[in-house]
Amino acid sequence: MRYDTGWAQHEEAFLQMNLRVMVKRLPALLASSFRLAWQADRAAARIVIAAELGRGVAQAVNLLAVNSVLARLMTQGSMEARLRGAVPALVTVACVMLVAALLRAASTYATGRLEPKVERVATEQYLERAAAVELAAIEDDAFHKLLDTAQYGAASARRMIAIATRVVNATISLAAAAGVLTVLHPVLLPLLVTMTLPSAWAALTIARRRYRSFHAWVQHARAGRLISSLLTETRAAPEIRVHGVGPFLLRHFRSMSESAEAEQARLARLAARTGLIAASLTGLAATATYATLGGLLLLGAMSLAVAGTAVIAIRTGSSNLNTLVLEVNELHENALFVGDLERLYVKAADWAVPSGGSELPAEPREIRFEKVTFSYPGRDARPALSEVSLSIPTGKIVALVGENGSGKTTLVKLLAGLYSPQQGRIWWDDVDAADAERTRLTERIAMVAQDFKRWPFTARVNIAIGRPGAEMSDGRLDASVAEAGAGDVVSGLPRGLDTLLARSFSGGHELSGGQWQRLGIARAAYRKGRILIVDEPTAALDARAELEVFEKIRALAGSGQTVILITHRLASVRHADLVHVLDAGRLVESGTPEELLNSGGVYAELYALQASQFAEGAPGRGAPGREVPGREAPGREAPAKGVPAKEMPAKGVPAQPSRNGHPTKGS
Ligand SMILES: Nc1ncnc2c1ncn2[C@@H]1O[C@H](COP(=O)(O)OP(=O)(O)OP(=O)(O)O)[C@@H](O)[C@H]1O
Repeated sequence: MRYDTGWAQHEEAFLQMNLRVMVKRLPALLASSFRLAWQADRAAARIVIAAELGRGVAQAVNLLAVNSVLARLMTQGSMEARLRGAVPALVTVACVMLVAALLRAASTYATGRLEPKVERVATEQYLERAAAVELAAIEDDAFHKLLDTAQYGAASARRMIAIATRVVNATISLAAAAGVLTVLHPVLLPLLVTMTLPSAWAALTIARRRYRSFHAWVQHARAGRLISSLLTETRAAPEIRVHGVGPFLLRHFRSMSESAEAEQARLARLAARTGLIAASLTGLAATATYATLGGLLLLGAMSLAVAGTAVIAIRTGSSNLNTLVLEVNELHENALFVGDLERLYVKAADWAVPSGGSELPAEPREIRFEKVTFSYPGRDARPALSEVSLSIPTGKIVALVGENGSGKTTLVKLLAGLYSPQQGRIWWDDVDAADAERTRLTERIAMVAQDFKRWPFTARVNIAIGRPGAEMSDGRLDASVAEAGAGDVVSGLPRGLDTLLARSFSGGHELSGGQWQRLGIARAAYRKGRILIVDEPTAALDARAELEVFEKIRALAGSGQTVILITHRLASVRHADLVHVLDAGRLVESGTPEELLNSGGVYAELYALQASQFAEGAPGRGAPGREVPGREAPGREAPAKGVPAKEMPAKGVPAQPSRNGHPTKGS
């Protein structure tokens, strides 16, 4: 299993970066942090910038004031006179320090205020984009990978704010120290740089080693986390206990952790060595610096006061330069992830569900597929639908039938606007669905998908989420529960509709598959789309519940709703007005159930197959395949236990498809 943190892409980008490139890219990175901060909270962004600029100026003034204090103290005269002379400069130092402390407090406050807002803004933008793209984008592996990596972008954007602040501060402080040093003596500036180079080298070396290791160990870390989550996951819990998988997983966890620890120890050893080398070099550079200062003093090229100020300036300057290198380094790391976020924005715009378009007819008479071909993305994918032409008359029950993988679900997803056909058209009367406004199209559709979402919310929300934009209405909720036959499910819940349906939360409750399915149908009923798509609505229902659900579905069609039904239970299909049979992505038969039964094609074959299963399984029946005397058709035999006779399909003599007591065509 791959773990896409995005490090795989970033590692090289980071490792190829040297100090010069980093410095060159710095203004762009600072600008991007500033843009985010500006978007999130302008006032706070202004405070941070003003405070950091002020702190830099304060540092320069402070150094000059210190220089003045030292100069006063080291002049000729009595100590009292010298001290008195130094008082104004000392007062300046104190005032500047006070101002700097206030500015620092202001910057800390504003940065703290900005950080969560920046993360929220970036996360919202990420989620908004992710929710607004086509389903095909979510299923596209490259886009999904970008979604995975970009999710780190928001946290990185947050971190970049504080880092950018420190970079700005260190740059200004460094400029102040460098300026003062240059004024004091031109030779001091190169000395400052020399003193800082070893630790800058060490910081970069250690960081690169860390990333190389991260890249090499990323799958390992992912697998370790996966194992620990498996041990606590609800769905794995029964098997862990019954099959005794716990110790096995724990053993793996330990051995994986131990090898990760060994890698950490290796990195720590190398970091210690690099740090020691850097410290030695810094020591040498410091010795050279102080020797130079001593030489300048001996030669009389520099006064003692200036040398004292120089020492202070070199110390603050080198600490600023060190901070700068480390922070710029970190800024770049985080910028890689923010870059992903920005790439996601661009890609998401390409994949966005289009807005605008023509109106669909208010009451279309039919939806027509005309030579529709659709393939899922992928190199070797054969078309899931090939040149399918069929009609879906509105206000009727239309069943889609076919073996697994024949394209039924794909067809309804195309109808619902989740995918667009690569060839052919889907007509709503004379309007091409491709030109229609998407939201107008989806507004008409209610869908109980095979894998409909079991939202970890209350039962009430699980139903009302069918129309999340509308005010929640109790009357509509009750009606939907009744329509779906979910009354018993709801009344069996400890807190009725207000029961939380998420076992892993306190007070949470879990439903059985069949109970969930009824809530799913209630959700679709709550939505009240003119076209109801039900994909295997009864897969998890018992025989009695199944009958009930089909009764409800028939009633919906009676009220003018179009019902598109996908089911493998052909006994239920006999109530449909029209059946389309798909095979390997092609439409092979269409007609009323009885026409199809009489035609002796794929439908009749599947039907007979199912009917014979009932007959074979029923007590007192003959062995499979054996003729039972007097049996005209399997479906006409006494039903298997729990299946009412009227629901048994009969080969050759189709049951009377009728809705609401009215015979339908073909009956
Ligand atoms: N999201 C997807 N990405 C790629 N291929 C898919 C996807 N969904 C379905 N397919 C492929 O498309 C073909 C048709 O699948 P579809 O789900 O439409 O069949 P179905 O008739 O609804 O099957 P079932 O009765 O098992 O639900 C299958 O070959 C399947 O592997």
